[in-house]
Amino acid sequence: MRSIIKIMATAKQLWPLYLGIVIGAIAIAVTSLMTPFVIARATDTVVGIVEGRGGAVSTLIWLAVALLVINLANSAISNLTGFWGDLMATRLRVILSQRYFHKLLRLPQRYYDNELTGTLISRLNRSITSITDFLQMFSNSFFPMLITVFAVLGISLFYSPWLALLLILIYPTFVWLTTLTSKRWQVWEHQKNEHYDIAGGRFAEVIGQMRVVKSFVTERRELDKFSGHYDAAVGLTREQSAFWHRMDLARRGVLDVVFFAIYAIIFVQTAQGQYSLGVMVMLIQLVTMARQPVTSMSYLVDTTQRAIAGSHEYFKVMNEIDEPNNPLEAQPSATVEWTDEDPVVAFRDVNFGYGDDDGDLVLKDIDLEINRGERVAFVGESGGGKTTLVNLIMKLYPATSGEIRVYGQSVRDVPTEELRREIGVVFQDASLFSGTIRENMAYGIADVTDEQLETAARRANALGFINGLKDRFDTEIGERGVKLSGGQKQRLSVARALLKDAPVLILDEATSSLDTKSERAVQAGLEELMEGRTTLIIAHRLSTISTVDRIVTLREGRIDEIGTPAELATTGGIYAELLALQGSTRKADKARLLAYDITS
Ligand SMILES: Nc1ncnc2c1ncn2[C@@H]1O[C@H](COP(=O)(O)OP(=O)(O)OP(=O)(O)O)[C@@H](O)[C@H]1O
Repeated sequence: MRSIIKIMATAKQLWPLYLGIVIGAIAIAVTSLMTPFVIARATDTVVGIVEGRGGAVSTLIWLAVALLVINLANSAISNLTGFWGDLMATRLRVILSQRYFHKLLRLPQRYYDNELTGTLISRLNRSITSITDFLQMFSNSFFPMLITVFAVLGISLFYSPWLALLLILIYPTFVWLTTLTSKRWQVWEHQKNEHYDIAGGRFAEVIGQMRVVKSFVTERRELDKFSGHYDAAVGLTREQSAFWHRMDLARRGVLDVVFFAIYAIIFVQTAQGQYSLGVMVMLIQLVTMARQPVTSMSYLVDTTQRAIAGSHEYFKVMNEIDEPNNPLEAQPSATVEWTDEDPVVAFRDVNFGYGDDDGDLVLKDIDLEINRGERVAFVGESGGGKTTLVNLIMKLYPATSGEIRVYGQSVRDVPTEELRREIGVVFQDASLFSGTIRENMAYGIADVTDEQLETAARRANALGFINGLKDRFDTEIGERGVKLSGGQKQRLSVARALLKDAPVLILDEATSSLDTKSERAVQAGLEELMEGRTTLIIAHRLSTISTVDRIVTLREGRIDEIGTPAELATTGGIYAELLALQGSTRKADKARLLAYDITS
């Protein structure tokens, strides 16, 4: 419950709505409670007239008018409160979703290594829906319920202490029984949510990689797996719901017995002349009103438990530790004085592992300096740590030990935003977003002119194909750029890096997918991009490696050799081996090249 209060407190700008809803709910309860009194008066008046004991028909008309006014007021307030409730729920959803997204954007890369996109989305939806549902239900039902219960208790105490005693006993007993049931119910709910999360995670992955699914013809298998989780959830619901309803039947049975006693008391005491017929009608109406909160208790407890679980899930994400000085948190004043000194990038005794165990180090004792304007290629077996090495420069992960410096500044101390502004990246898979070519090229850059766009596109060798498109720079490229060819996507991503114009460039070469012509077109763009920049290349082509200033070879996470292509061609190391394998048609040689992710 504390977590729900915490959520309300974090959205305290909504207090006028909270207050309005509570006042509205009270007014609804009061107007509802007035009806039985008016009906009691009307009943007694009717009985008086029928039995010839006096009373005027005009009084009855006025009482009917009073009922009309009360009902109209009740309807008006209900609708107004309902409107406020909708507004509150929507605004709360917006606030919570924005905070969730804000939080996700601040989390370190490591967090995403362990989570599926679809799971994150499904959790967000579930937790926020359960919280807003609860608050809406709570504000609309809880206060009227509380007022009704107290009013009914007070009135029945006035007329009959036995009646009041029975009613007083019912409420705590019912809440206690419902809470007991709810504990077991929660365990099932948790298991169901796990199935939904796994299914949701897979769903998003499958939709995102539909081409793979189609090419491997795994539609049936994916559907079966997905359905399996939902079937499991149905199985769990069967147990959960059967248990809940069995218990509810028992609870209501007890309730029916108690209400049998209450009605019997009212009937007998009226027959004994303790109340007038009007009072009897009023008591029956009030008792019926008192019964309703008890029966809706199941729903109340159920919604509350869901909201508690949802708010725990929400806070679990919100309490994750942020990436150190993430751009969304960094203070704008923290600007860095970049020096002109060499080396531009330096690794000093760097060790790194993705896990907590020292035995799982991916990079070991890395000592390396890269100077201004240098082109350095990283070569090593697939999984040898090349990508990891550049990830550390971008501070996507912190080094386990040792130090990485960029322009003489330790990346640990430099604000992440400042650091990442200095580094341009061209990813192996182009990594575009849905939207237009213009939006993709100008991603992360404010105020790009058409001229700048054209220049970047021309230099990246992309202007030709862009001009051939009907809407040119305003062409929609589809999710992750599916409407473009591999080479076109690569050239766009080169153009994007050109516009970013960062002095340090990380280039993860696209491995295959491109035919010779496209590859040449992309290569020409890359040459333009590398001009005058310090470039670190995760190399996948011998032709690229042979033209760099220095090659760094990695073997089992350690630097094996560093030297110019000419030097390393004769040392008998990895590069020399690759050169020897070049052009060979032997199966074993081809496999060896493949192990290095190298194409000639
Ligand atoms: N996010 C991660 N979490 C845990 N382990 C990882 C993660 N990313 C990579 N690894 C592991 O770290 C090792 C190095 O991976 P890395 O991606 O750096 O290799 P690479 O040399 O770039 O390989 P490739 O040329 O195939 O892309 C691999 O054994 C890999 O399994």
